[in-house]
Amino acid sequence: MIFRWFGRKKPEETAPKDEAAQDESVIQESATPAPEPDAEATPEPPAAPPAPKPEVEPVPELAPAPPSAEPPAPVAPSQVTPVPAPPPAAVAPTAPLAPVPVAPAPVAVAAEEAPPTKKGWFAKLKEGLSKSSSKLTDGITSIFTKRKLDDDALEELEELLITADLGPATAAKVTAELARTRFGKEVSPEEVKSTLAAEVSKIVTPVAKPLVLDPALKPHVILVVGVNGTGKTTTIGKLARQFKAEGKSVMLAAGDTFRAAAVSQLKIWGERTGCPVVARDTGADAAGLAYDALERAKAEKVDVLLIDTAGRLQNKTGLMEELRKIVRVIKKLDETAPHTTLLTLDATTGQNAHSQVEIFRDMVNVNGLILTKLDGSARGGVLVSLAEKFKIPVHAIGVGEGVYDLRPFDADAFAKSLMGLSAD
Ligand SMILES: Nc1nc2c(ncn2[C@@H]2O[C@H](COP(=O)(O)OP(=O)(O)OP(=O)(O)O)[C@@H](O)[C@H]2O)c(=O)[nH]1
Repeated sequence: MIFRWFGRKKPEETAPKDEAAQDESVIQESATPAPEPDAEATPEPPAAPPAPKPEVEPVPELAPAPPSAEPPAPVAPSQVTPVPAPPPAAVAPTAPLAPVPVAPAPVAVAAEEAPPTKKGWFAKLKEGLSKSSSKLTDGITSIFTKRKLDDDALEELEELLITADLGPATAAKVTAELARTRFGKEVSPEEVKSTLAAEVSKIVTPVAKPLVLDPALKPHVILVVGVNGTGKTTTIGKLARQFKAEGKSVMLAAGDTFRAAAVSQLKIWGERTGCPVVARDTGADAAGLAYDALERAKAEKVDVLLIDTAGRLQNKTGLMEELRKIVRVIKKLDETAPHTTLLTLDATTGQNAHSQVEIFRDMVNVNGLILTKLDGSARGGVLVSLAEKFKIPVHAIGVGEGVYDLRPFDADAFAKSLMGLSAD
């Protein structure tokens, strides 16, 4: 719905208050999670999950990177993890992948590639968002070429922003800000783009928070949830690489016990990243698997445990029960776990991502988002409306299928890329 400019509220009236009260880091937020509402109401699961023990795929540690004459690659200012990316040899990018001893299900695992430099990263982000940005910039150019910023122009701009998935509230807010400073003046498309980029950056900056591990936790438990196909397993693989590159010990748990392909895909990521994978046969109890994985991770003093889960929204009640049971059962071993509950959202689904946040937030205490498939999505603007509406930290964005294609969410770079602007 489009609001006439004169009928709109001022931006300060429509804008929600800043998230000043938000904690500094995700870890602080997740260290004292709100009690899970249904935990009491639901009968307790058995104290310990049943035998048999899950198989653990032991994977040899990564070979140390050979000495290289190359200087380390420059990295983005804020990382998903603060340690610079390793040289490519750390994950043996040039060597052929080790043979996979598990069911050869057709899984999408892209070839290794070199870690991007900061410049390469920005270019990749801009290119990835080009479908989203060209929709916006073409529209802006056609609205604002040799034209004053009048009420009609504002209305057209607002409509354009809504169709670019920024959502009605965000669209109203950013056009109102543009009107506040430029109303009645002739504005160039470039001015409009840079004003919008600044506004978008202001909206998304409060949620741009790197995922920081708490070193005191052994392990820091990360539960990864999301609808099937949104990129949970791939994101786990990418995160595992980053944590390993920091020298952390990582264990993976194949909690999507429903699909054999999901288990084998995680095993492949375990092979690639040198992380043991705790897995059971298809159809096994996911909560039991998660319990065993945490027990092992604790015994082995592993730094990070990443738990994959199923995402069958078509059976919402079953999924809700399964996810809540996983949370209840792992709390028996560590009442503060999971320390991070990450929701993966596929950016190509646009506004659908909003209902997914609502659904998963109701099921589990989601306290971090990862937007995947921002490369090639014409709907990247949805990140802005998600930030405005839910204020859940966006830890990282996925811009490809490769192991390096997960990057910290940089608000300014994203806002500029979305408006088709250059880095500076
Ligand atoms: N282009 C692109 N593809 C991605 C990205 N992240 C994941 N994918 C691809 O999306 C597809 C689904 O990813 P998965 O990791 O299998 O998603 P999932 O949520 O685990 O799905 P299930 O295994 O079905 O539960 C795969 O082909 C991935 O390679 C991304 O950032 N960009």
